[in-house]
Amino acid sequence: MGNPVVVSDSKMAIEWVKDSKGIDQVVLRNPEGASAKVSLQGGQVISWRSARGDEHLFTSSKVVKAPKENRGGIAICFPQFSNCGSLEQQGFARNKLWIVDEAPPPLPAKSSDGSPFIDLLLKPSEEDLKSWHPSYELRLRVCLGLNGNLTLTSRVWNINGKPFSFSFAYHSYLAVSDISEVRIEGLETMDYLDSLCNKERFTEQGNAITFEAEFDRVYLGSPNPVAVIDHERRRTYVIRREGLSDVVVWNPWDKKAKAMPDMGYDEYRRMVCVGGAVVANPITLKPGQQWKSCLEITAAASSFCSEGLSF
Ligand SMILES: O=P(O)(O)OC[C@H]1O[C@@H](O)[C@H](O)[C@@H](O)[C@@H]1O
Repeated sequence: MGNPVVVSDSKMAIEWVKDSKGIDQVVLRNPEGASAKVSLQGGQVISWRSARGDEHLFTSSKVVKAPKENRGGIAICFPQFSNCGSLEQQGFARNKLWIVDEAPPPLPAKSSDGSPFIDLLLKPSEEDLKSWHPSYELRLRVCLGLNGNLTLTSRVWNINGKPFSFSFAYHSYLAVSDISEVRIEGLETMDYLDSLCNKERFTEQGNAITFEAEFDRVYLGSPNPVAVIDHERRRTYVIRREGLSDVVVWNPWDKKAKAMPDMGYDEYRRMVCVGGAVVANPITLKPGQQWKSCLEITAAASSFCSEGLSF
């Protein structure tokens, strides 16, 4: 790590550090002591800690070569989700070096309450323009709320190009005690596409989701907040979404995890990917148009069920 340059004022704390390859990372700290770390590599949130220092995001212990390095955090999947298209798996945004957005177009006042935040920007390189021609700008604001909540706001612009379509997903690796102890509420009765059955469409039956095998689904058009309840750790993550109609849920389970070069032994047990997405109905932007989405994750200290949530 390089010597951090600390930029702060009375309300905001932002610290710049470098990873082992010299890539910039920014650490956001709120006055309570919660923190979030964001890398310019992939625009990826790589850590989110409570004021007590509990890490909410899973990161694998196995390091592989760049650009992805460790599996985990919150990866931005754009302009493609998974293998649903001709581009590289999950799109190229997570493999690119983003830049700091010095002068982003303003966002509504919600994120101007003194909470620390960082604005990042991804624009097409010459290479991108050859393989995926639209002229786009993808902006990401990562904000650590005064209450410790993590909010990611993404905006995509079509800047003077032809119309283009894209999918989008936040691949959020939530840290859990043991996947077998986890249940997800808020997706009951929703339709989903099951990637383990050729993306066939099914309807979730009445119960909360639990895990006992590989799981790879996109829940469609869910209007609800989603709660990821970890009984053993007595923690509940509540995920709220705007502009993200779908919810991706993934755990590779043992066999697939063993085949992944960037997943340590049994580490699949300590993670579940749950994130807002737009997959079933990709977004189309005409020249000059903009799309915006927002994902907010709250980590509550005790386990509770859907009666405690305003669904
Ligand atoms: O290994 P990756 O590219 O990060 O993707 C992991 C998984 O992510 C899930 O969201 C996809 O539905 C899976 O198909 C994919 O295997």
